[in-house]
Amino acid sequence: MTPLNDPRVASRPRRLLLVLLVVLLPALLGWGITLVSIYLSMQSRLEGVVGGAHDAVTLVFKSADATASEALLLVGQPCQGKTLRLLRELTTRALYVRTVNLGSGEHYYCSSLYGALSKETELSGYAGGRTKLRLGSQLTPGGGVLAYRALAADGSFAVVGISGGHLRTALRQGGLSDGMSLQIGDKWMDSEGGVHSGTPPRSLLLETRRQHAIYPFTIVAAVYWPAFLAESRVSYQPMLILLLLLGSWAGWFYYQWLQQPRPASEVIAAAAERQEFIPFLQPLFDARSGRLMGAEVLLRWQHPRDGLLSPFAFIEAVEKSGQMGRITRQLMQDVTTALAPQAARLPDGFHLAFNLDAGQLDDPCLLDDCRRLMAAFPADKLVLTLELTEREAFGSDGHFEVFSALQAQGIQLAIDDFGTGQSSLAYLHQLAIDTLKIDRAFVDAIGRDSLGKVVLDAIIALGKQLNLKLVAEGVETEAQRDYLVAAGVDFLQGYLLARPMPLAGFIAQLPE
Ligand SMILES: Nc1nc2c(ncn2[C@@H]2O[C@H](COP(=O)(O)O[C@H]3[C@@H](O)[C@H](n4cnc5c(=O)[nH]c(N)nc54)O[C@@H]3COP(=O)(O)O)[C@@H](O)[C@H]2O)c(=O)[nH]1
Repeated sequence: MTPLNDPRVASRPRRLLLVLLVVLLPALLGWGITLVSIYLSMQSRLEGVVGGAHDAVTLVFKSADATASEALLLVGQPCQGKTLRLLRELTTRALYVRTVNLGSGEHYYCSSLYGALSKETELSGYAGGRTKLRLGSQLTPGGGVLAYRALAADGSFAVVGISGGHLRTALRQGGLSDGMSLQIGDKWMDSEGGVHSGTPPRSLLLETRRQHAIYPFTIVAAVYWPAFLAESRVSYQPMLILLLLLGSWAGWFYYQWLQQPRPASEVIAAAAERQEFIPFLQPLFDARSGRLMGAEVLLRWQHPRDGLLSPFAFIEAVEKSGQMGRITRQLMQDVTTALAPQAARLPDGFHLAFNLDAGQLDDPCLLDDCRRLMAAFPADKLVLTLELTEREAFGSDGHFEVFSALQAQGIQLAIDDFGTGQSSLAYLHQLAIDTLKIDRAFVDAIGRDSLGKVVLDAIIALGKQLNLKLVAEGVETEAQRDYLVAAGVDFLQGYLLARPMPLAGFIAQLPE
């Protein structure tokens, strides 16, 4: 498993969390839509409910008002005989009215229920001087009572009592049982008929009020969260199962998709963006003197989870992704930044080699990238070499032009892994190649494989004939080194002499 085969989301808990979200998403959206639609429908329903309750309570007040006005005509007459009869007639005739009392000063003196009496009465607390809500009396335990008063100019009065049951029915007639209330003065009645001091609790969700233009009462219709959620639950339940099934189906597809590897080009672009591709340098030594003469820049992927990765694990995918140019540019910049300040510690004519794939020859920025790198070093300090593997298809007309332009800038060209491809030897001449890098397989043949050694000897002879510099790579033993030195190879590279190392390590071993 390489980073290129990683699922789109590498962490399993994260994958499961994402899938869970997808499973729940339709259900959550459905619930949200249900809440909004219930809110809107309740909002419009509330207007109607308030209007209905307002009209119904108005009827009660009208009846009380008419009865109290009629009763006021009887005030001052003795509470007996005809007066009492008329008073009782009023209570039976008038809709809603339960009792009518007559009084003057601070006392009732006549009651439709009890006849003549002398009972002190509370004169204050009448909203608009006319009406007030009272807690239930002995006759109406558990329910409130509405008192409606008509006043004569001399201070005498008639008070009509109306059972809270009528008000409760009026409040409930809109079909909204909770949240309806009737405010009169400093008291309010709930939809169960209970009377409370103060004002009904405010609702932050939905609330509508309607105050009567003439009578001193206000209808309040409010929707509170528990009722709202209960209603939404009832409407939503049938949909929930369907939406969960839909979500599970989508979640299954999403899980399959998350399991698939991300496209390699995407992974590589992200890694390049995070600057995870770094240069390693493998020193190159003069074969005869054994002195450090250069270095080959080799790509590594410093992966945050898998550590340092060799190009074999990803180079093919990088080349296919078309992002090799961008990555080589980054390598050139990193090497320049680290090495240019140390130029004085490098030998003159230091060979710095970068690998290129054939596709990069079409990159219009290549020449500028090389120029920029060379300009960062003092003149004659650096010999920049571009290594092209023989296996790559190059040699088109366009490539010849690129080679000429590069060489005009003093940039050298090397054929990498020479001997492993099947290209015509003619292009060595046509392309004015400077260096042949003998493939490791032939170096490995020294002392082991006589046929391989024959090819090695032939490559060395060819290089000398064509006046090319020869680099032997993969030198692992002293016997190989001695043979190559004796055969006249110019430069040696291999684990025997030095392994590829990070930039900092390479700089650390330079002479001061
Ligand atoms: N287009 C680009 N190709 C690149 C770049 N960087 C590297 N490469 C190519 O990837 C291949 C693998 O490279 P790597 O794993 O870095 O191997 C190099 C050396 O580590 C290895 N080597 C050197 N000495 C020895 C040795 O003594 N023994 C041994 N077994 N291996 C050794 O050889 C590789 C160098 O190869 P070469 O480039 O042919 O000189 C490889 O094909 C690289 O070319 C890049 O930036 N761009």
